[in-house]
Amino acid sequence: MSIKVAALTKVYGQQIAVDNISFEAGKGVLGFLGPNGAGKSTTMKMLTCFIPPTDGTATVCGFDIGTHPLDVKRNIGYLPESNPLYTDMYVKEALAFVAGIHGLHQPAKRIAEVIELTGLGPEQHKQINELSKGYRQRLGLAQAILHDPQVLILDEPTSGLDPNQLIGIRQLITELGKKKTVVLSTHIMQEVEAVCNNVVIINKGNIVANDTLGALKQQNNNQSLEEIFIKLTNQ
Ligand SMILES: Nc1ncnc2c1ncn2[C@@H]1O[C@H](COP(=O)(O)OP(=O)(O)OP(=O)(O)O)[C@@H](O)[C@H]1O
Repeated sequence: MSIKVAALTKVYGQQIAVDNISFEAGKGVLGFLGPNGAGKSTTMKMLTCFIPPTDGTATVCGFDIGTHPLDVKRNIGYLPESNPLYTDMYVKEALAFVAGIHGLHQPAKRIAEVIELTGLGPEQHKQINELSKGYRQRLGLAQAILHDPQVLILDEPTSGLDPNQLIGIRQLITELGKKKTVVLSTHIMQEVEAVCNNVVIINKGNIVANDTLGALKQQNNNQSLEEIFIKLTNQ
């Protein structure tokens, strides 16, 4: 398993954002679901070493987030919810900058590959502030996969995209999941049904479901994922 989470906890002041959660993820796309404020982004920030846990631990590709953060970051690609980009940069310039951070040996070749993979071709000569939201998301994804990490953490990568853009990004995530471990946070249940093999549902910092999509439906009288989500997050 590329990701092993063990009793991970995050407390902000009085707020228990993530409460002693454990789960594992291997190759494929894991849907990481939960209502607003459930603790999804907080978990993702701990897994990517952006914030330290209050308690518990996790390993990514065998590296502990507490003791080996650089190794964790080398093996992880992260698209944060807000997708922060340097909007004054041009697309290729931003990718070259990230390639430099990772010390890639043949950056131009890899940048061209990633532009092709993410469908950024038609927009590759633009400045980031000229890009539509969908293409900004594509650039965020391109930056996340540039160093070819084994694990991808994608926090709501398709929020605000039009249906055409949605299909393109979902196809890309499905493709990535064939070779990599992808943790995908989304509020779109249709998307989970389209791309995820496994599902973890978190509610108020606690895991309330952790199974394959098929098994989860079977245990719930073949209800839709939306119905299951509503049931499990309102008890
Ligand atoms: N920096 C912070 N300081 C204090 N509380 C925080 C901080 N970040 C998050 N929280 C709280 O932790 C809880 C979990 O937040 P988190 O952002 O992880 O939820 P989420 O599941 O990603 O929600 P959403 O679907 O709305 O993005 C919330 O109650 C939130 O208010």
